[in-house]
Amino acid sequence: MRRLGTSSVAWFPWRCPTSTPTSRSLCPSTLQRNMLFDAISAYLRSVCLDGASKLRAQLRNNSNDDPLISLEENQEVADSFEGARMWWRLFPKTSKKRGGTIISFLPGDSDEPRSLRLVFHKRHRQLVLNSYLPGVVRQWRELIAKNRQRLLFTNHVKDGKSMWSNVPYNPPSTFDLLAMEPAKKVEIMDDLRAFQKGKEYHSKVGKAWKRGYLLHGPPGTGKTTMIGAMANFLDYDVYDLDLISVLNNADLRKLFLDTTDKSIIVIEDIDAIEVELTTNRKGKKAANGDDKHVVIGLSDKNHDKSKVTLSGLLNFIDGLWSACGSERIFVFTTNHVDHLDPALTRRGRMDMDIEMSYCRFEAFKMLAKNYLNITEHSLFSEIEGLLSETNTTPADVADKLMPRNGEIGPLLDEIDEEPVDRDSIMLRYNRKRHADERLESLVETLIMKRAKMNSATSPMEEAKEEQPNAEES
Ligand SMILES: Nc1ncnc2c1ncn2[C@@H]1O[C@H](COP(=O)(O)OP(=O)(O)OP(=O)(O)O)[C@@H](O)[C@H]1O
Repeated sequence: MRRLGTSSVAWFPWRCPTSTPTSRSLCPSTLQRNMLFDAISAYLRSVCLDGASKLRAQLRNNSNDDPLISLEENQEVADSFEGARMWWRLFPKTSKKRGGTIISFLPGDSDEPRSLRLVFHKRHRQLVLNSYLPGVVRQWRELIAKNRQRLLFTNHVKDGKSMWSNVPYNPPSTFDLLAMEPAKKVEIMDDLRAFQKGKEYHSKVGKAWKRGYLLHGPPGTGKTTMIGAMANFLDYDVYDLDLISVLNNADLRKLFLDTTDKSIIVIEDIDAIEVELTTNRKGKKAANGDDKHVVIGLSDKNHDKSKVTLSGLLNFIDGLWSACGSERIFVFTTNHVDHLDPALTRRGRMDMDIEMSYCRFEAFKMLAKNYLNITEHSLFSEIEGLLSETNTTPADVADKLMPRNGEIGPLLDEIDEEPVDRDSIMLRYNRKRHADERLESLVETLIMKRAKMNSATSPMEEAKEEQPNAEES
């Protein structure tokens, strides 16, 4: 990477004639985080170490021991670019309440955000604006691509404002490990691939570059696992949106604008929220006949003031504001697809409907390969029959295949096709014994499950039992 210039701390008594563009961490006119602030901060981080007299250090996350070094507030560093000299200074957050009228675009915001100020001779204005700053941004993008750490964001309310916080996100799930019908899996992967390469296509047809997936199926069929696999496949961040913590539609919009491109925005268990949406919507519709802009209260009793409307949610997905970002994927998950309002799931909002189903034989074979490292076994055909007769989730099957007593050793080591030495023979024996045990236990569970299903009284029979015999009475 080409470095833009050298740096040193410098306090210069003369400053005139100078130009002083300022970059704030928040952009009041757009409500969005000012990316230039982030870009410059990262750039200064890479050049300020040599010269600044005061630095700030913090740990990025638990898995990285290298502290993140940045410029301390009120510190200044000098930089040079193509013969021009310039000085950066980081100004702290300041209160606007020191006098005068406060006009803020951010509700409840009384502070001026942190800002970076650049000072340079005015003859360098074109050089700075046309070459230096674009170069800083370019370096920042390269740096991000190189050191990228995938993040999982979640929203919360702080000081009356909704915001995202994040943690590093390295989900263990991949499409290889996901147990589902192979053809369906390939279809989803192809769809994601096409979406990722679809920039030109979307602009050609005049469509926002986004895609909606509805994941539905019973608990334990892999909906959350699928989201992790998608994030790994695309290398996108994930925003896990908790609608209960969203204060109102404006808040929802602000949260949306704060998401970055190349991200997956997830709303889990949308049916739980949707029940409330639908109930309240119908209730009010009778009164005012307007079912699109009705304020609804979400179910959480602690958040009675939550006011997100169905139209707010729909706007979030495909309204005017949704076009403000690009390369975003929306994922809704539900255990009860039939409970959903058709407005939420109509074509264009949800582009792909993915049913995560009970574990059948194809999915089981993948689990057996992943958990037991086997591709065949004498019990496979019995298991195939039992899985087709019982509705067993992949989570339940996976649980049965998990090693008990921490016996993972035999599963991890590679074994030769034709074991020759004593160790590899023992390893093969242990692995076989472990697989036998786990599969026998699975068969036992499935047989019990089938027996339970067969012995369960059908509703018709139950009704008959409850009805007193007409002749007797
Ligand atoms: N299709 C699958 N492939 C591989 N593993 C699976 C699959 N489904 C479930 N599992 C296993 O079961 C665990 C629970 O699955 P997961 O949380 O993804 O299910 P879910 O459908 O999201 O459930 P819920 O509706 O309760 O949130 C996972 O950690 C994973 O180990």
